[in-house]
Amino acid sequence: MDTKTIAKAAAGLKGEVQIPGDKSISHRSVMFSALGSTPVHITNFLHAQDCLSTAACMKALGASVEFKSDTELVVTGNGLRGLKEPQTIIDAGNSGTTLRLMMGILAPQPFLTTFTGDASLHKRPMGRVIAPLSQMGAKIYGRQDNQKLPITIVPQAQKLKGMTYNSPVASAQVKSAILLAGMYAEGDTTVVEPFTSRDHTERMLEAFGVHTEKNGTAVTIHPVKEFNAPQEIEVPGDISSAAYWLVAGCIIPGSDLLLRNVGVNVTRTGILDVLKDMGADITLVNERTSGGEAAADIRVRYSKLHGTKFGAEIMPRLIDEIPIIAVAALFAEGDTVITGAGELRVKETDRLQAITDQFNKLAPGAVDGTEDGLVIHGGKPIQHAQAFSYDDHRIAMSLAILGAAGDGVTIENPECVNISYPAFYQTLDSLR
Ligand SMILES: O=C(O)C1=C[C@@H](OP(=O)(O)O)[C@@H](O)[C@H](O)C1
Ligand SMILES: C=C(OP(=O)(O)O)C(=O)O
Repeated sequence: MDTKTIAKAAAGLKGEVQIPGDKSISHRSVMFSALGSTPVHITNFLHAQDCLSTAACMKALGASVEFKSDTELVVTGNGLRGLKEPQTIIDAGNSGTTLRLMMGILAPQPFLTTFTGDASLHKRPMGRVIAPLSQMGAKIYGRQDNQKLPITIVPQAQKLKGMTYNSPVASAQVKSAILLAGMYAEGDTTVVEPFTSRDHTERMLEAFGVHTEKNGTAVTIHPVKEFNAPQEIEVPGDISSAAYWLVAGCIIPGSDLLLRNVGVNVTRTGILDVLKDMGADITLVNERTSGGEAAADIRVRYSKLHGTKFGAEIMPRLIDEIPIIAVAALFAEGDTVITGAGELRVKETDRLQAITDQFNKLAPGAVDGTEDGLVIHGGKPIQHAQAFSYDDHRIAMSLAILGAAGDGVTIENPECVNISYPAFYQTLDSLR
């Protein structure tokens, strides 16, 4: 088995980190540009496996995707109705975002598409997108009673019909899939969520001349005739990647980090609210907007944290950050109680189970798993241990920071960081 050992960062982490491009925005930049008819120059694109899966899918559907460097590319589509039937099965790899958003784009198309993905994606629930798209008139078939990969989308005789959908989950992937299908439907399409999820789709659609209307947690889209692609899209840095340094900076004594170019869209900044609530020394500087998205540099310094409590309402604003917030909680004084996090059970792996089983190897008795969350007892002794990533990038990176802050860690299957942050381990080394 492949392993990687991370040593304790005894002297703290110091320096600057250029945060890599946002994964959610990188996916959307390529998908939407492929539906335009003029070239779009995309910069600070996240060159990581998930976003490369999206680029390969759009290429297979007839768009021109030309990389100028790892993080810079030009995408040219053939218009909103110009996608072509792919010659073979499309592979979404490990990426739920790729698969779910693509289903929304492809459900209305007059050709057949079949999707596959890796072992993890085969286990994830796709009925949450297939069911509403089917209600609109799409013909989508999948394994296990239309729930799982492989999935085939068959052309339907009639146009999709717009609808109002009350989503049982706050999920940007579900919301986006329905809104994207809604562009091609007859009549308006509205998605109502229990809590507002990330709004990158709505913001980027605006840059393509497509207006959506927001009313509380409801978003409405009207049928769209054409896409007016912008010439440039600059992707801000990913707060979900910055999260590892935010927490490392807070919990490793002597740390002082400046995180450059972090996307701070309010639908994503739940981690800043939670860490500040725990007593973190975090300051935003150089606040600006870039391509319709808020961005800033963030300074973080070592601080004494205390436990906190949060639940369902804030969950969509920090959903991918729970594993690293759990690491922060291990170093805080007192208990941290997390509820309303059941969605973590259907990510790349069951992240609640992964956190409970693996973190307890380094901090025995510190984590109690509950059905929809975690209770973390801060301040327990931390020891060196070998722990498993479950091939989940966010678990591997969280273990690495836990080891750097504690007494080192040996990570089994460490390479999965390539899904969202290929330079993660090098960056960690450079800050010692
Ligand atoms: O829309 C997106 O880009 C994403 C939405 C979230 O998933 P859900 O929509 O399933 O909550 C998040 O976990 C994922 O990493 C990216
Ligand atoms: C859940 C994630 O991504 P996706 O759903 O796109 O696989 C993630 O990056 O943590």
